[in-house]
Amino acid sequence: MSESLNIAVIPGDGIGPEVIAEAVKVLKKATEQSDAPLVLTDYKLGAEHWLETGETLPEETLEALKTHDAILFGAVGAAPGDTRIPSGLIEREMLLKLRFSLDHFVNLRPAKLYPGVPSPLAAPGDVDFIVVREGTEGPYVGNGGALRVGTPHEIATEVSVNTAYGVERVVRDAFRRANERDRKHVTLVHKHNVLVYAGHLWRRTVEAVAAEFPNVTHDYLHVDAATIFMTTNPSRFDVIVTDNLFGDILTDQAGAITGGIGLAASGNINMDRTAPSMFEPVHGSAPDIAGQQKADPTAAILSVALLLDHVGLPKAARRVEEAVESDIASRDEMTDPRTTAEIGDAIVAALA
Ligand SMILES: NC(=O)C1=CN([C@@H]2O[C@H](COP(=O)(O)OP(=O)(O)OC[C@H]3O[C@@H](n4cnc5c(N)ncnc54)[C@H](O)[C@@H]3O)[C@@H](O)[C@H]2O)C=CC1
Ligand SMILES: CC(C)CC(=O)C(=O)O
Ligand SMILES: [Mg+2]
Repeated sequence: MSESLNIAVIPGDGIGPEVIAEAVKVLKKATEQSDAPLVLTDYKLGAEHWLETGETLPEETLEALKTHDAILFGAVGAAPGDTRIPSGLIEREMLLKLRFSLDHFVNLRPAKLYPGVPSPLAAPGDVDFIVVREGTEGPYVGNGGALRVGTPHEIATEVSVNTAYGVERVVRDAFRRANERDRKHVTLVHKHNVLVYAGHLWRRTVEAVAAEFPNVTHDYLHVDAATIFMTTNPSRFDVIVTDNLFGDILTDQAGAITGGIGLAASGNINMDRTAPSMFEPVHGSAPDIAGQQKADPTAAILSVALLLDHVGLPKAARRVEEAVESDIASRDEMTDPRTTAEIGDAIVAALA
């Protein structure tokens, strides 16, 4: 870490700026006592920025982002029906470009049922697992195309790319994390009964890496079955490792069973530290509630805890997590009646 803690802040679109305002309050409070002064730099990116400027992620912005210790990100993207913005443009040319360029190969998404959180599960049990989602490959790389567009004979492809290098490094990360946890168990989630080329690569890689970790057990689930167990018996999971697409979908489900997407945090991590990692809530820009102070900022605030851990401030990270935990325990309604800012202020107060 440099002498100061230099954090880039990308609030983005929709509820992004609302939840990031609260996350920033918490970040400031949590680092108040730190030796390294906090320096925040705002970057305007996203769908609204594209409408204003025609820019997605200019090279100079990308280069500037690389100079920071970490990035705090809100969410980007327009409402699905917004015809002013080509669908996928911002997600691919801005968000995924950032994750790929900064080599965020570990997309870490913890799922924890905090005490007091109402859950749709029949028997909630001890839900505390992490999803290690591959972040730079899979079907999200833009390897596809379309022929005879708009005709009855249109053919569209979106080819998933899985490299031995990419799969191995994320699988090894999952085993390392499992090795540090109590239950020491990795579940590979894929669909190797159908997606045989990619699936077999993932399976062989897990077997090979598992041999290096004799204390870690592992099993396998097809992704469709994994969604059942995530609902009926999530306590069976400790560390899930999976590809970019399956991980995206499963972590929305993981959010839903642990109190809602408004609580689900994530880190896009460059484990080699060759570029800054980026921390963001799992959710998107939620156009349906944007601008109404209805969004729960907790996911963004828990993402701050992940950021603090990453930049070498684990004590500050634990304090943020504890403040969130105590705030959550005090909630007695399924839908929190407080505004976004009121929740942020309460968590800052709990930190103090
Ligand atoms: N990392 C990112 O920037 C992501 C961006 N997106 C983009 O966001 C836009 C909306 O996508 P959706 O599929 O609707 O997913 P979404 O996650 O934005 O919203 C899904 C549902 O969850 C609710 N929700 C989300 N965050 C919440 C919060 N903090 N508190 C309370 N409720 C919350 C929303 O109101 C909505 O009903 C799209 O443009 C999409 O591409 C989607 C996912 C991730
Ligand atoms: C919008 C996608 C690129 C990202 C997403 O849904 C996610 O990372 O959860
Ligand atoms: Mg998603």
